[in-house]
Amino acid sequence: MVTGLKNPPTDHAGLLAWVAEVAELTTPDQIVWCDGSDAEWKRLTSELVAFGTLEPVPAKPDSFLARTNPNDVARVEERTFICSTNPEDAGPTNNWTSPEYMRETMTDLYRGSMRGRTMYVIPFCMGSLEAEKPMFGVEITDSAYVVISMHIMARMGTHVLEAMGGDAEYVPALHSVGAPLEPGQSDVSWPCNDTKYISHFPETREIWSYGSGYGGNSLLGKKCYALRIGSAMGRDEGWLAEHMLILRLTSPEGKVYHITGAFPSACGKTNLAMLEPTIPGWKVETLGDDIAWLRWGEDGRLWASNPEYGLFGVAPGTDYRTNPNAMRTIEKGHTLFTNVALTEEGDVWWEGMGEPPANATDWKGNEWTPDSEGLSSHPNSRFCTPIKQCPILSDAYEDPRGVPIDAILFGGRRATTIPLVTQARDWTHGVYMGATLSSETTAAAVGQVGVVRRDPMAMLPFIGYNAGDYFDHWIGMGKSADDESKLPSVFYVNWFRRDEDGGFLWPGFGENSRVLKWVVERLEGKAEAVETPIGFNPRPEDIDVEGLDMDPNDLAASLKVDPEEWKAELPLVEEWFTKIGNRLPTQLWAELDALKSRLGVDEE
Ligand SMILES: Nc1nc2c(ncn2[C@@H]2O[C@H](COP(=O)(O)OP(=O)(O)OP(=O)(O)O)[C@@H](O)[C@H]2O)c(=O)[nH]1
Ligand SMILES: O=C([O-])CC(=O)C(=O)O
Ligand SMILES: [Mn+2]
Repeated sequence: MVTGLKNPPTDHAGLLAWVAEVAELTTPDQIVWCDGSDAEWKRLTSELVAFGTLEPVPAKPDSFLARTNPNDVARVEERTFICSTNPEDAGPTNNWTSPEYMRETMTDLYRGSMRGRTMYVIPFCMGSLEAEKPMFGVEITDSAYVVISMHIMARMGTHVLEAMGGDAEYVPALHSVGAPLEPGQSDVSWPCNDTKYISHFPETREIWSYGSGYGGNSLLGKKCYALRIGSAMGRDEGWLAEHMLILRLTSPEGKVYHITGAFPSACGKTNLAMLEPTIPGWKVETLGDDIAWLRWGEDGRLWASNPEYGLFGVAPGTDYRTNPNAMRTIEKGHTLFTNVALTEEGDVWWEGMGEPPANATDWKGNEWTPDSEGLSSHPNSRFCTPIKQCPILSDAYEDPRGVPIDAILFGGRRATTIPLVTQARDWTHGVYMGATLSSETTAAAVGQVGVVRRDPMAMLPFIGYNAGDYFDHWIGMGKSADDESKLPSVFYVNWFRRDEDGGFLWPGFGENSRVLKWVVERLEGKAEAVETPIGFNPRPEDIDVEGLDMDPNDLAASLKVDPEEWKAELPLVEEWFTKIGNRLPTQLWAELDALKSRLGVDEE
């Protein structure tokens, strides 16, 4: 028997049986039950430094840099599967295989896949341990990098295992980098496999991941549990698992609002969540930057909580001018950087962080100077840092109930068509906005960058079931509200509209507070808007631009509702709805028809 099976730190029979079963299949050298302690962090980071997987970042306390295999740098959507019994239940937006086929295929891959390695067992909890029903998970992994990342990203360790007791339900999440070692074989600094599978079994609430050590592919509490499995749980139990930031906004009069925002990967969630307002008297506090669970509160309102414990933020573009609070968060240390550059002074650097260093080591480990041809950092390079270090973290962060939501923002990265901000007419229209959300692809997933695709509710890669059913669940959430006036108001934003020269029309970042101001003043009935074919839109004079040095033509262009551009969008929406097929709620076709008639497009 491998060490670690004897005298385990739990008497949870189901968990013990699963751990034994996985050990027998994957044949690791030893099993380590992760306790989440500082000593464990020190031991594993030291081992990884000695081994060459991590390099210390001396300029920041207790911080490290990892360089991945250049073929393992982002989520692999093509290799992500939803394995429901009926393919219809995975729907047209997911890759599908039958659960039997996937279990057989992956069992073959897992056989002996941890040979020569340590198998870590990570008990974790997404969201508060004080929740009515704590959302437990256990990740088994053969990657120590995953263990230390989970130290940051989730509540994990002995206290979670104790809270699970002998019989708590949990989501089993199995991960192997797929790189077994033969006796005497030397290891590489970033083991992974060309064959990759990120598989989900929504019916049995299981996750099986193989071949990648990166981000959302391997930190299985995040996208796999909190979004894909979570969304299927939410459908069954009457809540929503969403790809959303959560922030608290306080007006100069001291009124408090909570806003969530769903923007696709690398489209500004972390930045908006940590925003430093440029307008006087307004204050933003952070609650979450990537994932929100939305549940009904006792008051009949929708409440949002952040199930994560850390931030896994896009590094490029982050600096003191764009996101000072992210910089202050990582300055405190205890941060893992992946695929960024290391300067001669022993600090991290990436594109967009002020002046480039004269000399650095790039993300591939090569010498780099500002004259070098390639980028110093991978476009999807990341910082992984404890959310508790965020200087503007809201004191409601630990509250298991979360916060009541006043407004939901949907947003994408669109060079044309989509105005800076639009308010939906009502909940169903808001669901239509979310369901037809579109965005240019980014480096957060493997594949071509800059291609416009539909990304409904910013959840295209994360809906764990049929997208038509998911839209229906959203509409149903509105119907189940005891009073429509208690529902959040929905807005559609676009920070990324461009002028003819390709420059952004809107300055973005801290200036987005001006848009948030209009949003809450709409809720208060104070701000003006005009009704347009696409919803309620501000005129230039409705946006507070005091102190903003901006060409009025650019402001007008960023807000413009151009009927011709919107008419060009209609066939794309029709194609999208047709792709979703017969499970698309009829209300959304009706919304499209209503939009057509408001645009003066004749029905044939
Ligand atoms: N022009 C412009 N760029 C922005 C704005 N907000 C964020 N960005 C840039 O967009 C990129 C992604 O921003 P993030 O805030 O990390 O995006 P995210 O949605 O949290 O991304 P994920 O972590 O992948 O889900 C970064 O390079 C930012 O600098 C904005 O308001 N305007
Ligand atoms: O999951 C990841 O690897 C990174 C992330 O937050 C996203 O892509 O939205
Ligand atoms: Mn983010």
